[in-house]
Amino acid sequence: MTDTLFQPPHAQPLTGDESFLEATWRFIRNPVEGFGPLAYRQPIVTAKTFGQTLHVISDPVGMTDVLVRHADKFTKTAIDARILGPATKEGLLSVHGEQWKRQRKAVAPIFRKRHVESLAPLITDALSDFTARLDQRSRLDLSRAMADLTFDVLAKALLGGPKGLDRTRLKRATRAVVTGAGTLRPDDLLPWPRWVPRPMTPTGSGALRRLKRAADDLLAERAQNPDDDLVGLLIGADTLSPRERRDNLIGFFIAGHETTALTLTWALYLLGRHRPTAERVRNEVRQVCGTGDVRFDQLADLPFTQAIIDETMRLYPPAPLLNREPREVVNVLGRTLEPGHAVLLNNYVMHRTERLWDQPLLFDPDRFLRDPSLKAKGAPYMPFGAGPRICVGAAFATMEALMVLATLARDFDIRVDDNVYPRPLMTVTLRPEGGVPARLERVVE
Ligand code: HEM
Repeated sequence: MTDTLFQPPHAQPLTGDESFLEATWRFIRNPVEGFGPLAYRQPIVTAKTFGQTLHVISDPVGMTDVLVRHADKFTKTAIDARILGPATKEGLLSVHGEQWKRQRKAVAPIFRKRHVESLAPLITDALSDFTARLDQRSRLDLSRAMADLTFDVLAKALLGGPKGLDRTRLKRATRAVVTGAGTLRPDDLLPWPRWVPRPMTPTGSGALRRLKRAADDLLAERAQNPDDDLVGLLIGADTLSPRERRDNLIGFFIAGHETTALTLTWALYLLGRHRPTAERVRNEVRQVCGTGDVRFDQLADLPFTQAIIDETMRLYPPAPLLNREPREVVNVLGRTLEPGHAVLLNNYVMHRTERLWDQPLLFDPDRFLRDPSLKAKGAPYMPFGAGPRICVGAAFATMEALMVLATLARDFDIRVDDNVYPRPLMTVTLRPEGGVPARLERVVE
């Protein structure tokens, strides 16, 4: 089996021979290319850059210490606040302490398993609109198409029906903010003091204004016509201030569609480049779901399709680096982490180091079937983070990714040319540089 496995694009690590300036420049240009052999060989690497102590952790024990065991001794950093701040300053993604606890409790009901399951038919609706459009135009850029699809899913699933919702306006503004505010820029990683604002591009700040207005309009309209979707829930949550409601709504739009879109983009790319695997997925889905809609209750019977999603998020974790800052002195992996130090939790390297994985650079979805413990707590696989701040949308994202991948792989031939080999580029999330041109042609038997 091994000789048929495919090695998809990998961010070229540093060799260790670069000068300090060159290594820093590589890190700033594309953070996932800014780590050398030490980060791949050691659980923790400590360095001093521009006078600031930086700990890079790429090990499940260290990650569990920071995210779970000592979670209350860390905060998210100024870097996160600077990038996301203008868009979601008072939302779950950015707040801390009691404010975070109160907000997490307020939004929890929408992400409960039962409620998430009930949203599956809305994913089916968005998916059938999408595949109907594909029949008219099979050539596409997977990144853009998946971002469109996951946005539509989110709009339907979280915002309910189209009442009072100018979806095109909201989509345009969200995309502009995601590509503007949600893009890492060189100055984000430099240790400026916390109060230095992140200047947005004129396009970004205009889009942010439009997004805030669209979110305010939506909340106002729904206050008159309540429903039991996310907006209804946010309006009904009397523990949230109006600003918190708006920033959470925007936060869900930003966090909730780009990440799932990237998982699907990379997964379809991998299937498009490895036909035997695409055939296996198609056969599995046909056997379990026949030719009808892929239903929520069938998803547990699609282990190979699930393994594609798992292996995709191992190779291309949509959130490749998480940031933390100690609030007090903490010992992690034998190092002393202190307030003022920066801590980078390196999912990208942890998911790809030979120290923890067998043949880590190969696309081998079966590894998750051979060894289910790879997804257990404490395993070197944390695409959704861990501990109290673990992704609140993980169950929703997994359901959506599985339904979309199963449907598209069963009903379409995914064709990606051999010379399409996109570099993984970190811009907060891990995107394929230049997109992924592909053809999706309906399978005719
Ligand atoms: C494949 C898709 C997704 C991935 C890989 C992903 C990844 C993550 C990760 C790693 C974190 C933790 C960040 C940290 O600890 O610093 C996180 C948090 C979060 N995610 Fe996701 N996410 C995905 C989809 C979603 C969706 C669909 C939603 C909402 C609809 C969402 C909303 C959030 C929110 C609100 C937080 C902050 C939670 C908190 O701090 O309590 N995510 N996500």
